[in-house]
Parts: sequence; C-alpha cells; structure tokens
Amino acid sequence: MDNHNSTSDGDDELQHLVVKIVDEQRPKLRVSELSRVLEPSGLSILSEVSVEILEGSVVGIIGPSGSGKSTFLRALNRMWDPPKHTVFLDNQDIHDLDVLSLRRKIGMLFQVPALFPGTVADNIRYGPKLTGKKLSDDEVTKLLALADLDSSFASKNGNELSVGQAQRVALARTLANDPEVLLLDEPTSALDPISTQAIEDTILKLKKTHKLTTVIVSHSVRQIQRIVDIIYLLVEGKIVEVLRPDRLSEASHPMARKFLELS
Ligand SMILES: Nc1ncnc2c1ncn2[C@@H]1O[C@H](COP(=O)(O)OP(=O)(O)OP(=O)(O)O)[C@@H](O)[C@H]1O
Repeated sequence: MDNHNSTSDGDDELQHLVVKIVDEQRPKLRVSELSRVLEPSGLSILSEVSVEILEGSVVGIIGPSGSGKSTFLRALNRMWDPPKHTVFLDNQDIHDLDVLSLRRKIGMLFQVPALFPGTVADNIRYGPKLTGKKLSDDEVTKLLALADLDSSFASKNGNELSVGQAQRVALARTLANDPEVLLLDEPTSALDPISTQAIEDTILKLKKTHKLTTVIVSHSVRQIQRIVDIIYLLVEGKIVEVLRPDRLSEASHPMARKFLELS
C-alpha cells in the first residue's frame, strides 16, 4: 500500500515536472489573424490564421496543393510581406525589425537549392561576411559537418554537386547566420534518402543543442511523423486541424482525411 502511494506521488511529481517543462516553452513566433486576399480576383489564400509556435519545437505544415502553405511560411520572414500586427517574433512585430536581420534570425530553405557562384566555402561565408565577420576554415568545416558533409566539399564549386549535396550546402549556409528559426519549404522533395536523412538529423540535432525552432512544409507524411512535434493542417487557407504526429489517423476534417489517405 505504502509502495503504491509512493509510486502515485512519484507520478504526480513527474506530471508536475512535465507540465512545468511544457510551460517553460515560450512562443517563439505568434501569428495572429493572418489573412491574404489576392487582388483583383478577391481569392482568399489565407484566412485569419492564428497560431503560436513554441521555441525549440518542430512544426509541420501539411495540406493539399494550393492551400496556402508556402504563403504562410513566407509570411514568417517577410518573403511575402504580411500586414502589420499579424506576425510576432519573440513578441515583437516583425515589421519593427530590419528585414535583413529578420532573415538572419529566421533562415529559409527551399525545395531546390540555389547556390551562389563560387566555392562551397564562399557560399557558407556569404551571410556572416555581410555583417563583417569572416568565418575561419575551421568554422566552415564545422558547418559542413553539421550538414553531414566532409571538409573536402569546402573547395568544390557549386556546379560540381548533386542536388542533395547542394541542399546540404544551402543548409550549412543558412546555419552560418546562426538562425533562431528555420523555415523549410519542401526541403527534401528533390533529394535522395541519404541527403533527406542528413537534413532531418540536422534539424533534430539543432533542436536539442540550440533550441532551434523549425517550421517545415512537407508533402511527406512519413517525414512529418519522423521529425515534428505538432502538425497544422491547412485547407483552403484555414487551419482546420492541429494534430500530434502519432495521432494523424484521428483527423476528422473530410479534406484532411482524404489528403492523409492519398498521401
Ligand atoms: N503572388 C501570387 N499571385 C497569384 N497567386 C498566388 C500568388 N501566390 C500564391 N498564389 C496562389 O495562392 C494559392 C496558395 O499558394 P501557395 O503556394 O501558398 O500554396 P501551397 O499550399 O504552398 O501549394 P503547393 O503545395 O502546391 O506548393 C495558390 O492558388 C496559388 O496559385
């Protein structure tokens, strides 16, 4: 009986600890009633989207083609300029930040990597150089390693790389800016499984070591299930479901069910 009680107390303590840890995760990004209507057609692409993205979390955005996923993602670092008072980073309206420093804090990776002319090292040094910082060879090697590339890549030219290698260089280049948030727009849909895994591993590693917050748009439900903490399902510009990756089958919205069945 005593033993039973002490186990139950232990469970309570654990529960409190879990609640405390969850409580301590603060919102990194807050989106408040974000809408986008295309002129002159009047087509609504995003409709009053409100979400909180917790620091250190990996958030997945899924949904049918044309549902507004990329538009939502691009709003977060002003690749598409959202209205004022709709997107906040650390509680600050992103319009109050200089756009270049915003994009250093919130880095982005696209489906197809576009490297600048020059070597891989030139690419990785590009961002820090803009702020007057020259990365050492050692720092370049560390960034390459983070993207699972060895130091021999530093001297290669961008056009010598496979798409998967180029995407990993693009990731290392983004990470060179020491971002707090990473936006990934279908980053592995053109990649082989090894490069895909390298990118997923890097995201999970940086979540642990740097509390990096990641928002990923992906058509791969399996990928989403492998790496994200929470899933937002976007249909016709609206978030229709918020799901845990292990509870995707519980989605109830008809379009969500169809999308998941066909994925
Ligand atoms: N600048 C623009 N001008 C006109 N239409 C646009 C523009 N940007 C987006 N759209 C339209 O808005 C809708 C949402 O686009 P968006 O790229 O955000 O969707 P998505 O969910 O990312 O799609 P996909 O999965 O196919 O990449 C689409 O119908 C698209 O054609």
